[in-house]
Amino acid sequence: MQTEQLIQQIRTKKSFLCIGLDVDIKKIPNHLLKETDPIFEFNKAIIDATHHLAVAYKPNIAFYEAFGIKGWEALKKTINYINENYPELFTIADAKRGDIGNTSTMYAKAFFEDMEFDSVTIAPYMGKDSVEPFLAFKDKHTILLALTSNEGAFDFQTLKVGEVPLYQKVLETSKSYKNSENLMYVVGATKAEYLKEIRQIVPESFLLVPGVGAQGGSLEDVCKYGMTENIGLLINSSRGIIYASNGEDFADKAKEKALEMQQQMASFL
Ligand SMILES: O=C(O)c1cc(=O)[nH]c(=O)n1[C@@H]1O[C@H](COP(=O)(O)O)[C@@H](O)[C@H]1O
Repeated sequence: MQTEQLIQQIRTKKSFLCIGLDVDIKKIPNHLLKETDPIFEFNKAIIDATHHLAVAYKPNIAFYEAFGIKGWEALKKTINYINENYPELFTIADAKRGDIGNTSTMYAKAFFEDMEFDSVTIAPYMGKDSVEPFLAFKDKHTILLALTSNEGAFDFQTLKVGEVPLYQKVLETSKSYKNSENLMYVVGATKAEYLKEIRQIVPESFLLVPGVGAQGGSLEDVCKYGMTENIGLLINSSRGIIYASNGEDFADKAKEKALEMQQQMASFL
């Protein structure tokens, strides 16, 4: 998907909500467990109930890998369901990959060609030749971890490398990568106070911002410091939406939570 299509969708829906499909079999409603593929049935119900309020969906691959072949099948069925029924939606494989060049090419093929995701999250630690194989795919997006939402972000990401913190070096250096126009960045909502500086380095890039809701980040602060003329934000919520209820009404309750967030977002547009 081209970035312009994502921006158009955001303007039409007045939403820049990304719903995280971090599906834990222990947390999904009991009545779904009798289905052949409970994870897929859960995702399908959530997507059908919320697709008009969100612009992106982000399955976190760990939650599918943990179930082996069954998990991968549920993931494949979920991405196919979105692509066939709601092709306007932007899809993110939250896989946090990155390796030597030929291995990264295989990861890119897995998520862009076989799974047909629009984007994938990538760790920048191994540098240029680990990231560029993902950037080589036309109309696909590579979402580089810049400043993450967790406490451990302070272990390395904020340490100074020369004059600047490492996360700023990641942002600056990645701009020189081949096909860098296909880059987006992860910045945790819990680090909203860093967004002013981040926007000085990447004024236009889209930022995937997880960490509102369960992790305590503020949607208002993220919008205040991170929004650009073309919005430039995808704000993710996973647990706060998909586990709003674990009863038969789970999809309706997820819709209510998504609507609350969409309405809040609309007030910033
Ligand atoms: O790359 C991510 O999506 C990510 C980066 C980050 O810095 N923090 C973070 O929480 N995430 C992911 O975003 C989701 C957050 O989930 P909730 O806290 O339940 O909304 C999880 O899938 C995390 O793996």
